[in-house]
Amino acid sequence: MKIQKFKKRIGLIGFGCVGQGLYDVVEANRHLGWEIGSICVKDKEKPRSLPASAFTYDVQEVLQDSSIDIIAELISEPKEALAILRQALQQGKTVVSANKKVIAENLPELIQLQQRHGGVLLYEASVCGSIPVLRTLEAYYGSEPLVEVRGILNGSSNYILSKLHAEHGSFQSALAQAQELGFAEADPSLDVEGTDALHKLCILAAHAYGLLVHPDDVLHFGIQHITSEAVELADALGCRIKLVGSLKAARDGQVALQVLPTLIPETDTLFDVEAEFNGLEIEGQFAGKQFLKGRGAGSHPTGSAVWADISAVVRGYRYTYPKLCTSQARATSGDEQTTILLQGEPDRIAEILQLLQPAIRHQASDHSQVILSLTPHELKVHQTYLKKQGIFVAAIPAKVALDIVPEVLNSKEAIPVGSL
Ligand SMILES: NC(=O)C1=CN([C@@H]2O[C@H](COP(=O)(O)OP(=O)(O)OC[C@H]3O[C@@H](n4cnc5c(N)ncnc54)[C@H](OP(=O)(O)O)[C@@H]3O)[C@@H](O)[C@H]2O)C=CC1
Ligand SMILES: N[C@@H](CC=O)C(=O)O
Repeated sequence: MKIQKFKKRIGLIGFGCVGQGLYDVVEANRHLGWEIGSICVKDKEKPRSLPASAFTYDVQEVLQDSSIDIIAELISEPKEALAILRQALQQGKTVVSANKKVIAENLPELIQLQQRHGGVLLYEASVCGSIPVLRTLEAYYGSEPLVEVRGILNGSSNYILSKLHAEHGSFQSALAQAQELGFAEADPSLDVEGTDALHKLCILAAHAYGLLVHPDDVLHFGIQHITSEAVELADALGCRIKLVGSLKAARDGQVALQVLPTLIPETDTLFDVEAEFNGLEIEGQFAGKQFLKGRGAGSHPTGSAVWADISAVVRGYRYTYPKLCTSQARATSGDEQTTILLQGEPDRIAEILQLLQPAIRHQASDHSQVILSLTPHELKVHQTYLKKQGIFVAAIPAKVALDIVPEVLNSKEAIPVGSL
């Protein structure tokens, strides 16, 4: 077969962790014909790994340069990122992006702009870093109904949780390390409050189920209020706490979505997904379960995913959103009774129990932890209040033997309040 030679130019907007990662990958593959045409950044004073002449500070110099074939939008500021994507797509250009917040919050508009003006937007790097999940869902599962898609979608929070379980150190120092290593968002509250995982879940929902859902409408809790007692309880149960995002087919074409810290037992495939790695289990109605695992954050792994999009789009690849065209999926929080751990200041817990009036399974003697039964819908109704009160919320899956829970809590002088 004859090797096709071409020369193509990338306009790079953003030269931070991911932008530098993409630059390195492109440089390592120069023989394939790609080059970085221009690079736009914001801060004129920042020390750079390239000479000052390589940079522009005016985004229009990239957006309006007709010699640029593909724009890579890799900036940290959502408002500016959305303006870049809008302008590029309105001009019918080809853009790749890693910006999950912007994509999750604006997907219907971004799809419409592609349809109207003929441009293309790919964003594999926005979900699970280096794991090729969106193309897998589109190309392999485009016509198969999915039972469930669940996984660890945020590298920083997984890094922090891994550290807390392994070293029992401080939350803040684990977060500082995740920031140092380039895993965390410019605003790390997106990582620890579960919002980044939520954005990725909403993008997955479009590709896995044909469901367009706004992140504001989805149940989600993060790990910002985790305590050493919660980590110890999970350890005692032979579990690790993981931040799990899940999409599950429910009745009448509904899809249940949630992001919740969850006690994961050793038998679960997610148990061994550690540090900045992400893991995703996809269960097809006919294919059964598949498991994908890889680096979910970091400069080169994410740069490599952006590079994969660039290489694909030049060969004519674009998302076809097969399930958006064929499904009428609707979002729900879910109404299955779920065992939930709540942990926080005893006074706050007492107030919450009065408000929720749940069926309580067990309560620790110091009243700081309680295990109860709630539906995800009930949790969603009270999520703003629970977060405000500084409560750590975690799901305890049915798989975790419920008879172990009282044993462990009893060894801490728990009061079994009632049983269901
Ligand atoms: N870090 C990771 O592992 C991953 C990140 N992502 C996503 O990739 C994107 C980039 O993240 P990351 O590289 O970590 O972020 P960084 O904070 O490391 O870098 C952001 C870059 O954007 C530039 N920038 C910000 N605002 C503007 C603007 N208005 N005009 C031009 N340039 C601007 C910054 O310029 P300057 O250098 O002058 O400050 C910087 O170069 C984000 O959307 C993030 O969510 C996705 C997957 C993984
Ligand atoms: N901050 C994100 C980066 C990748 O998406 C994460 O930690 O997963």
